[in-house]
Parts: sequence; C-alpha cells; structure tokens
Amino acid sequence: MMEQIVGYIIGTSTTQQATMLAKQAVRLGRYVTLEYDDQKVLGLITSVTRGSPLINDSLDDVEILDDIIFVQKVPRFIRAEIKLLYDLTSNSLPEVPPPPGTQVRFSQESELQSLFSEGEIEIGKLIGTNVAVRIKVNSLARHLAILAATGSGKSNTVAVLTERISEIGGSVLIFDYHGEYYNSDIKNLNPIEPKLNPRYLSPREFATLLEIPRNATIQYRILRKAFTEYLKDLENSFNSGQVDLSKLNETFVADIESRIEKYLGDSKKNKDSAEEVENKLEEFFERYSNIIDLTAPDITSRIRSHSVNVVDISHLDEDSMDAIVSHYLRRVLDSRKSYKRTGNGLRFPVILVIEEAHVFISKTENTLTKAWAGKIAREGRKFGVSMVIVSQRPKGLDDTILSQMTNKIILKIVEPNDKKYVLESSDNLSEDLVSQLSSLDVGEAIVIGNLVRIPSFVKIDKFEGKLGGSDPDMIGEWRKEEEESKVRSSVADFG
Ligand SMILES: Nc1ncnc2c1ncn2[C@@H]1O[C@H](COP(=O)(O)OP(=O)(O)OP(=O)(O)O)[C@@H](O)[C@H]1O
Repeated sequence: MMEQIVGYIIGTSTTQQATMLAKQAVRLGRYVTLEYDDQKVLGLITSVTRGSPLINDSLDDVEILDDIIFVQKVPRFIRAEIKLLYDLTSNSLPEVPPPPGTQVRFSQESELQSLFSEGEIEIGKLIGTNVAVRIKVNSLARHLAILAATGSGKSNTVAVLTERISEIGGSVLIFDYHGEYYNSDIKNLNPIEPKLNPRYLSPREFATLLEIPRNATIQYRILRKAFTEYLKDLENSFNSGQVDLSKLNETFVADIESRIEKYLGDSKKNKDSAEEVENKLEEFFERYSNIIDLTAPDITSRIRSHSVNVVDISHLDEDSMDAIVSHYLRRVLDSRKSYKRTGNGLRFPVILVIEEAHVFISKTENTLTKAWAGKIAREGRKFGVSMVIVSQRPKGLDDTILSQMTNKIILKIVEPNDKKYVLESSDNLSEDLVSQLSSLDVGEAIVIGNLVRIPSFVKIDKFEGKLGGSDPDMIGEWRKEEEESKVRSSVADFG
C-alpha cells in the first residue's frame, strides 16, 4: 500500500537538506521518503512553518482581515525542512539532491525497520511509529552521553539500557548518586557497598587522596616509602596468616606513621615534611573513615557479568564520592589492561555509568575522577572499558571528555547554553536536530552516533520496574506523621 503524498520539494535542495511545501500539517521528528533519479531517500522533518502571503505580518487592521477571510479563500502554506539522511537504494548517504516537485510521503514502517532492526537490544520506538529501535551494543565501546533537563527521563533511560545490556550477558557498573538504582527492582541487580581499601591504592593515588601536591617531592618520597613498606609487610602477614583483620582498620594510621618515623633522618626539613605527611594521613582517615576498609575485597572482584552492578554513593559527601569513583575507574582500567596483557584481571568488558557526571567530570573543578575518566575516554576502548556519562547540566561537563562521547542520547533540553554546548561538543549533531530538543516530551530522545545508522527520534521504553530516589511524597508523609502523633498522644493519655 503506497503511503499518501504529504507534499512536494520546492526551491533549492542539497544532498543534506530540502524544503517541502506540505499538503497537510506534519510533525517534527517524522521520517519521510523521497523517490527520484532511481534513489529512495529517507529524510527527517526537522522544522515546520506555517504562513500566508496574504495574511502576513504587515497586516495591522483586523477589519481588513475579516473581509479577506470572509470574501475569499486565503492562500496558506505549510513548509517543512527535511534533513536528508540515507539512500535506501545504495545504503549510503544521498549523493544527488531531490529536484523541485519531487513527491514526499511518510516512510513506510518496513522501510524504517530495515534501518533500525540490526542492534542487539531494543531501547524504544521511533516517535510516531511502531518501529522498534535496536542499538548496536558494541558501539558503546566509543562511550555514550545521556543528557537531559531534570525530569526528562535520564534515569528511566539508564534503567532500560543497563537492564537490557545485563540480559544479553553484559556487565555494567553504575555509580548511583541518588541511590535510585540501588533501591530499584532492576533485573540482575548486584548492589555494592562503596569501600576504599588502601591495599589497592597506588602510592600516587594514596598521595592524591592525602592531598600531597605533586611538587611536594620530600613528602611524597616519605609517604611512598612508608606506604610501600606497610603494604609489603601486610602482604607477608596475610601470606603467613598472622593478620588480625579486626584490628587492621584501627591500627592503619599508626602502622604507617611508625614507618614514616624510620625515614625521618636527622634533617629538620625531613622532620617537617614527615610531620606534614602524618597530619595529612590523620585528616585523610577522619575524612574517609566511613569508606576506608582494609578488609574490603577489590572492586574488580565484586563486579559480576550478566549484572547491573550498582555502587550506592548517595549517603557519601562529594569528596568521598569522588574518591570512590576515581579509585574504581582506575582499578577497572588497570585490571582490564592486566587481563589483556597477562590473562590475570577482570575477564570481561565493563560499561561504567557515571550519574550527575558534571560533578565528577567537571569543566572547572579538577576532581580525582576527571583524570581517570579522561584516560578511559581516550584509551578505554582498547581494553573493553567504556563510559556512560549522565548529566542534566551538559555545559558543566568537561568539553574534551564530552566530545569523546561518540554516542549521545539527548532527551529534552531547553536551556539555550546547554543546547549550544552539546552542539559544539558533537561533530555528528547538527543545528537543525538540536533545535528540536526543546520540543521533546518526557522519554523522547534524539539518538546519534554509532549506536544507530542514522540520527533517530526515539520514544524510550518505560522502565517497567520501580526506581528508587523518586521525589518524596511530602503531603503523604506529613499526613502519616499527623496520624501517628494522634495515636502516640492517645496511647499516652490511656497510659
Ligand atoms: N520513556 C518514558 N516513558 C514514560 N515515562 C517516562 C519515561 N522516562 C521517564 N518517564 C517518567 O518521567 C518521570 C521522570 O523520569 P526520570 O526520573 O527518569 O527523569 P530524570 O531526568 O532522571 O529526572 P531527575 O533528573 O529528577 O533524576 C518519571 O516519573 C518517569 O516514570
């Protein structure tokens, strides 16, 4: 059944863009098909305008308008800009622009299916159609950014995407800023308590957590020697079975300080540096006492394949969050490198999901996480470590790292600077697509990158389970407290 004609191409076209004079109202984000010069070209409606040569904006007398409308049939037009995306005949980009007068029709679902059905997991339907959009999961090796204004559907998208990746055997590690995945009923959930075990810290990482500046070479040397010796002695004690695990955490600072004393030497300068290191060591332990645990297994032994591994960091302060995220990123990358090199380490690829990414991969702050996120953005692909950064403040993200997120799922964004920033950080996103972002409904997204063959307007499937972290029902909680206080006071009277 041939679809009806919705309009004709007018004016000058290029191989990327054409203008249609429409016979009926058409919606943004709809796919259309143009057949000309033995090509069958798929296009996307990216803007629609309506007007009339007679009722134009120079009119300023409504009575004249009354007469015009009453007396005659008023010429009106609907124009639509079409972004030409794909030549279905040659399976490539269109090579020839459509001539004026070319008929335009809505694309048939069978034409669209051929383009969107090749991926391993379905994430939703093309907006306005029943065409399932499937994404190529291997393309996530080039990372993904999920960007949207608050309340537009980021968490729902993360839940749908990660659950379906786990169902095909994949391994995801979500840093759960709001505790919404940790308390959800996502399938294959593997909840992980955030713990920092200094045994798995490198001396440089430990020095960074102690805030020993890179140029404080004497402090760093003293710490490195004491820490390295402590770890060596600890390993020997573990191997000989002489470790009292219950005492490890409480003697950690003293054990290291006793080794610092050994490297004091007699120079005053060393003594001052050593004291500075000891102060920083005690401050470190106070600041991170709720996450330090020398008995905790390494994160790489807690991540499972076939799982949505979720680290609940919602109860931590942002410093501790940053320490956990940066450490876990480093351990996963190092372990995958080790596995690739020696066969020892994390045996399977991992997709790391960083929620509220603008906090950790900030454009302005030099966080601990930013350095490791940058390394993974640059080299993670070779080792099967990819990143999904999720943010409702795109302009707060580091632009270099954002530009390395080849794939993007962009839900509704209204803020003009956010839109501009996203456009500038994506070489596969055009102005006409970005201009649509304000008009997207909740759960509707533009998907671009290697995940899909062509830019796609997708209604993401609704996550069927329960997500935690939703907005509190304040009225309900107040009512409940009122009821309970009545019960308490009546029990007190009775007593
Ligand atoms: N694809 C969708 N289909 C239907 N409803 C959706 C979809 N995505 C999100 N919603 C609904 O919209 C609301 C907000 O969704 P969600 O929490 O995912 O947005 P968000 O961008 O993560 O918000 P926040 O920034 O507050 O975390 C929820 O009630 C959710 O059920």
